[in-house]
Amino acid sequence: MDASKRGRPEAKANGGAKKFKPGERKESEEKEDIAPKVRREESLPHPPSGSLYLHISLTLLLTLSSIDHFGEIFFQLILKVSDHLTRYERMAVVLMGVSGVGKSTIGELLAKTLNCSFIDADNFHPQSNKEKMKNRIPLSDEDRIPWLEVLRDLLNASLVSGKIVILGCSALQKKYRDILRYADPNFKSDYSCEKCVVKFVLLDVGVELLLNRVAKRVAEGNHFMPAELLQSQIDLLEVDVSEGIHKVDASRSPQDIVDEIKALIL
Ligand SMILES: Nc1ncnc2c1ncn2[C@@H]1O[C@H](COP(=O)(O)OP(=O)(O)O)[C@@H](O)[C@H]1O
Ligand SMILES: O=C(O)[C@H](O)[C@@H](O)[C@H](O)[C@H](O)COP(=O)(O)O
Repeated sequence: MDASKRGRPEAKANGGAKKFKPGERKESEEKEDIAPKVRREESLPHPPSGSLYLHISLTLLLTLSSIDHFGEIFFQLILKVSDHLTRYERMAVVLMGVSGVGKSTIGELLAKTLNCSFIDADNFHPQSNKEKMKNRIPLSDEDRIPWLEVLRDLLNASLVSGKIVILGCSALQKKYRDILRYADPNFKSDYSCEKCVVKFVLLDVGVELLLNRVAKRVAEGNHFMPAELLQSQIDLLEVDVSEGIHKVDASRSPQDIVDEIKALIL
């Protein structure tokens, strides 16, 4: 399929969608240039692939099968370890939410913890998008879709090479997240992929704290996003309860947040 078309959202009614405002609990729960930069942490190797573990397991089984039922017990143990380790493979974790929730802060820390790449979606906005935001004009679908398609292709490249990757991206609406979901080679429009490897974690912070964080960041000259645009993002944030998105209280310390995300996704 034409890569530029793949993952374009259909115009869909968002039936059943539930809106979460920042701080609300779930019931059940500048760079001036356009050139994209992907920060990589490649100092440590990734865990070996599942097939290698399977191979080791089978070899051990053959070796130990001659020693009564000890071999069978040991084989089960190896399978459990293999299952745990292979869950680190081929996964894209999208840290989502409105401006200031901590996508960059938490994304960098999480990626460091997992020895994987972190992609900050902000670095992939074309200059025209940044100018709009600087001028207090919210982005439109036409502004966001090509940006999301670039991010989808980056995630896809990581996934097909068997890597884990973290993306910090607002992904405020289901139609935007659906574009990113197509990074998963197994994702189908009817959501039938059995083991979807693009996972979303919604970082949640109350409005007052958010405003403080964003205003401080702008005052320090560290970001193009003005606090005045925050409300437009809060209004747009929509999470369908059926999407199975993890929601995390991101008003805590970065380490606590990272620990919770690790426990949720690994
Ligand atoms: N858990 C946290 N505790 C304290 N300050 C935080 C936390 N997360 C982010 N911040 C601060 O809030 C501001 C916005 O964080 P950032 O990671 O840039 O958010 P986002 O990428 O979602 O816009 C930054 O100044 C950052 O240092
Ligand atoms: O979809 C959008 O309207 C933008 O991508 C927006 O969501 C993003 O928030 C800005 O780029 C600010 O960046 P931070 O979210 O990192 O503050």
